[in-house]
Amino acid sequence: MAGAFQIRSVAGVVLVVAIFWAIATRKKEDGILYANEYRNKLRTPEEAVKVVKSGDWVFMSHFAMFPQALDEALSKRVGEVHDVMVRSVCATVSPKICAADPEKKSFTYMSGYLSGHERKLGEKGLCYYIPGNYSASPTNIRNGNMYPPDVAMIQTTPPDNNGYFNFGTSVSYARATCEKAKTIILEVNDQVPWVLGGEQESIHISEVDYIVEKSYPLPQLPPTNTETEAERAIASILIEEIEDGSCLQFGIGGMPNTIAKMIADSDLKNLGIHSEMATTSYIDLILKGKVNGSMKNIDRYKTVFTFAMGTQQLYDFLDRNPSFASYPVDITNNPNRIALNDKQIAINNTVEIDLLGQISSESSGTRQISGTGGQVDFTMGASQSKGGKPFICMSSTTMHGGKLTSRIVPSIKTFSAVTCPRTIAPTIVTEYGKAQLTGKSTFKRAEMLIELAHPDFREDLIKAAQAQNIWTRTNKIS
Ligand SMILES: CC(=O)SCCNC(=O)CCNC(=O)[C@H](O)C(C)(C)COP(=O)(O)OP(=O)(O)OC[C@H]1O[C@@H](n2cnc3c(N)ncnc32)[C@H](O)[C@@H]1OP(=O)(O)O
Ligand SMILES: CCCC(=O)O
Repeated sequence: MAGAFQIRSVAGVVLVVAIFWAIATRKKEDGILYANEYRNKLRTPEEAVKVVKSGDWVFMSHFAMFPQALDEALSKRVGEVHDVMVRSVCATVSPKICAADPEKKSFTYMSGYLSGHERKLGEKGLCYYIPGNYSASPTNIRNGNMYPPDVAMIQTTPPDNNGYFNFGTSVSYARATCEKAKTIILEVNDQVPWVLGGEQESIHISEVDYIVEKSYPLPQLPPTNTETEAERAIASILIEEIEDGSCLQFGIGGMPNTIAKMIADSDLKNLGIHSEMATTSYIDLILKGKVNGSMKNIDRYKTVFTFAMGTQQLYDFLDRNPSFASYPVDITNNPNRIALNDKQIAINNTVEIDLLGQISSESSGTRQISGTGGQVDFTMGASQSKGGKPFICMSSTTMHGGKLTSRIVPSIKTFSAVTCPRTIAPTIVTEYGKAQLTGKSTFKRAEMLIELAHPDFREDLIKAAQAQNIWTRTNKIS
């Protein structure tokens, strides 16, 4: 009996060792396999961009992940190719293809959301805007409603042992783009953080055609230090609207940093984040224990986002940090999904609003400033969340051409885009207060908005509202 037991034990041990050995050798062989595949696909940037032909559509990855080496290599092909359409999103460096080709003989450049660099190029006719709601972009690509790229140029981390490259700080619609691209070139940068994802945050080496390597720090977007009185007043109004357990989204611009700082110093607790953008201001909120995601209905304990832009501190903080989950933008920005978290707060900025509640957040006349991005997505999503509150914020005035100008206007400028139509206008906040426009008549909207305007402009706005037939004798201005 004892002998049989011993034989069975030895057999068991041998089996366990054999299984471990098989797994270990398979991993080692996979490693070698991927190393060979990596070497076979490795090119210089100049070699890789030779795949671009006249008439091609090229996609360059989003935000801080703009592929700088491939852009530089492609810019050297000016004159060699013609009618190449290059598309990116909010490039955090000025694309070299534009500087190299001011007459657009070879390249026409366009962006889904203009960065400061792209805004300047736009003024010179060297960058065009592609209108759209951010949430729709992956579906538009997959359905063929956006030009499928002939060549996708995507910056990533180096691969892991399983042969996966991570999309780093811009998951966005990198995966949808790669699915449709005829050729995929990865620009591998060992300074890109590995960002843990809910899904579609990585790509396998077997799906990739060429790899180029370049090491450089990601461009940084430091928080603005020019906090204004108006921003502080608006943040004080907003913080009263946030409760323990609220789920936050902050948009882009100066305002969100001010409110984030105020939350970090408040007594609020058990907050969550479900946002489009991750910024440096999240670090404090998480480290100070304000944000833990414990009250979220989906992605509990995770800070959810689709792209990150901030300081090096943010990029280091994101690296393999399990409290974050990046998702493609059709998931983060899907209004129905945003609404699944209760008490979703959406805080976004605007440029101008008219007396009907039409919100113009991305352009001024013919000047494209930025883009629609996720403003409509989050305004709608938060409005559908149980206890949710969407806000659109702005200082009541701005200096324009050396002159104090009201942001609350009788009608938005000719050619300015309406980002949020009046049908979804939510609560508007200026330093003079807040106005919940949902469900209000035209005359009530006009009254409420005029109360948020700078006092110097109120009389003229009332006259304009009368001329526009959106004023009644019952209207009052305190
Ligand atoms: C990527 C994303 O989608 S994030 C999610 C939310 N998305 C959005 O809300 C998209 C729309 N919103 C935005 O683009 C931004 O929040 C903005 C433009 C409204 C505000 O952003 P900020 O960075 O705070 O704007 P800022 O005050 O620096 O102005 C940016 C430019 O717009 C110009 N501008 C701002 N207001 C006006 C105005 N009333 N008239 C004319 N120009 C104006 C400024 O002059 C500046 O131009 P410059 O580059 O020549 O200096
Ligand atoms: C913010 C990006 C918008 C787009 O390209 O869809």
